[in-house]
Amino acid sequence: MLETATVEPGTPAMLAGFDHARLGHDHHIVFPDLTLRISQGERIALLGRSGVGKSTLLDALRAQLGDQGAWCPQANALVPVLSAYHNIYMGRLAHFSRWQNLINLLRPNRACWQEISALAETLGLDGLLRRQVDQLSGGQQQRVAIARALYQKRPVFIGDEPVASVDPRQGARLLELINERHHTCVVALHQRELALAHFDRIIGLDDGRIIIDAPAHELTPNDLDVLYAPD
Ligand SMILES: Nc1ncnc2c1ncn2[C@@H]1O[C@H](COP(=O)(O)OP(=O)(O)OP(=O)(O)O)[C@@H](O)[C@H]1O
Repeated sequence: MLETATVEPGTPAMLAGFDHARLGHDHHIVFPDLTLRISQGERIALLGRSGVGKSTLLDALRAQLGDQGAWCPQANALVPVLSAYHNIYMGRLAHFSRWQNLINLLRPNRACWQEISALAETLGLDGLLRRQVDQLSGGQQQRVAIARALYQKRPVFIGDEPVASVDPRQGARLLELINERHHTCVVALHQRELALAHFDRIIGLDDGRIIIDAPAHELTPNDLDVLYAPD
């Protein structure tokens, strides 16, 4: 359900939103009454305990955004028996013909290889493109998943814990890279310091509700403790 509020002149265009929406899975309602508006140019970090509904909300956003959204799922969504190159290439499968995709599977297209090599280099994956993904470390697999989303070249980056398996310094570098290439991002994270440092707006979820929705510069890590308090 999309909110149809009047947009004030000078207000960034709304990209996606929910107006008293019910979100969940089959018989399991995760958000019984969710109202949220996301505008162009926002960089949003979604925080909250495991199982609180971050992926559920990202899925609903993806459905609204369609081919505007570059999707970076958790690293285990890669195809393990294919090479890093082919997993990244899959980000743009729909852009090429079936015939081109088939040929590329056997013999990588030179232009695609060059573009993906350059992208892989910025992500510290040089030399690993031919390696099967299940022979990469967890952090390397995560960078392949990010590369695949960046290769989609879509306006909005939607990431489900894209830096969960890397150290904080590398996480910061990867988030910078994502921000450089995407004006608008919505990313689920567990690292609150990274959220405060790299995003403009923090949305904190708990118990089927948004309990924090504030500019990052107004919050401290302690303000986010409430999201992780034991039951
Ligand atoms: N396919 C599904 N069918 C039914 N319930 C589901 C399904 N996927 C998730 N859930 C439930 O919905 C709730 C929210 O799950 P979700 O995956 O959105 O949480 P999350 O915050 O992304 O968790 P995590 O940080 O562990 O990835 C959980 O209670 C989960 O068990």
